[in-house]
Amino acid sequence: SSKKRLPPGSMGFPIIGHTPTLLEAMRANKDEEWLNERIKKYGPISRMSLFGTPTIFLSGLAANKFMYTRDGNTLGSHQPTSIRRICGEKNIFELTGDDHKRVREALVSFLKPDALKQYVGKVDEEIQLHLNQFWNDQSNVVVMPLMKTLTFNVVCTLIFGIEPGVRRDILVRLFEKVMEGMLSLPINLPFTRFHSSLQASKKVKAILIELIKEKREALGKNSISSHNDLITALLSIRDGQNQSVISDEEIVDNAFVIMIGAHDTTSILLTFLVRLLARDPSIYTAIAHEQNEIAKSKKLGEHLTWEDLSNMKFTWRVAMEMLRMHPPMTYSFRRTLKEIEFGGFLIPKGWQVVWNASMTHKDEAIFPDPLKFMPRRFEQQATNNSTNIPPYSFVAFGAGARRCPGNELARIETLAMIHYLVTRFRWQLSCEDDSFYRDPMPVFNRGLPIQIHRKQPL
Ligand code: HEM
Repeated sequence: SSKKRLPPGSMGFPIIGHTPTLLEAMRANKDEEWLNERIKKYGPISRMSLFGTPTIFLSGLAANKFMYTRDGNTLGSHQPTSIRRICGEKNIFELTGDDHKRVREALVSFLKPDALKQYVGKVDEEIQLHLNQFWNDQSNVVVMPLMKTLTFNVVCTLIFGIEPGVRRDILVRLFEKVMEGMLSLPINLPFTRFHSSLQASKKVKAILIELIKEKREALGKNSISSHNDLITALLSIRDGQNQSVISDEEIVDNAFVIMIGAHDTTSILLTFLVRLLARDPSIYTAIAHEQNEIAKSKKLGEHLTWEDLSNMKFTWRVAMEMLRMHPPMTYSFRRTLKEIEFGGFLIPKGWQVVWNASMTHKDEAIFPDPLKFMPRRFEQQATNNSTNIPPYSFVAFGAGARRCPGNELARIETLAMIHYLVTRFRWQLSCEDDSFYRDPMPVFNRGLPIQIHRKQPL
């Protein structure tokens, strides 16, 4: 390895390295510019110091492909310490090798399209409850917090099997506390954000342990089905010797991490879509046309079905293009478990590797006129499942062995919510400031307030 070179770059100031400047750029929504400056100076592979760790930053299609196709023995998963401590050591983002495969297979058995088909009605019901409670009698709403409430409730129903009521209300409040310290300095002293987050996460986990006990008993008495929710599904998976495949600790940590991963991401996509439909009447009209045709084919009170969602092709193309322009998750972190080589440079063992995968979404060579919103880029993919987009370049859901297993659930929630919004309401932005920053996921500065108007029923 003495012949190989470290990538160019600098490690910045001791300990803090490049952390404050990158975080500041994110908060000003200028991190892509900051990274592009770096690429101009050092090329697509450079070294820096982030979150107190020596880091290699990679960029471009070749880097995406390289990172997403490495095996679990070369690259381990790696999250900032605060996230790892709050979510727990057994959450899927922390697992590698066979453990990762086993837990992922269990989650996918519940989240794959064939299994999710039967839950479209449940998601539909949750959306109708939400609209009755928060939208129907209002003339002004703030979109982002409402979308978070909706996606939280959907996940409560599907993942935890917790009906609306006191327990769900307690969980909402606890999760709000958990989120506050997710990306914080991991200093566990009273009055730190990290401390109160950690305390809240302990309370959530105690509720989950109680829930597992109740569900195990109910499964034993056959008073609940193994398909009731993700927890009952995981409890019911057995190996050849009739032993549980997933431990209780793994169920708790993964139910917890899915709750976080699932509700923040989809709520961001929905908020961007509401903003787009307020700004662009032609897209609103085209989506409303597609959704009205589906609404007309339904009987009064009939839920949407999997087939209805498959007919929402234009709406999904718009959502995909939105994910290209504003992916909720852009940064991925891994740690090298061995010394590796990429692009002629050495990446030492134990270093952090970070890449902003979605910078390829703005690469002109892959997506011509990248700053223009053009849903037809995804036309071919939506009609015959093939694509003219090169592999590893559209990575809103990641790629490879860690590709997002929740993408189908995100699709169901997004399409069903947009269906009910455009068939029932028109809306306009009620504040000039519709900007957002990254923390590291997009956060709308004013939460996106809108004025809404009820439409006449079809
Ligand atoms: C629009 C919505 C969503 C987006 C944009 C999104 C994005 C992503 C991305 C980019 C990754 C890969 C991260 C990496 O490689 O470092 C990922 C992983 C993951 N996502 Fe999602 N996600 C969404 C919704 C969901 C939902 C609804 C669920 C659960 C029901 C979910 C559960 C997960 C899990 C468990 C992983 C880890 C997979 C593994 O490590 O094997 N996500 N997601």
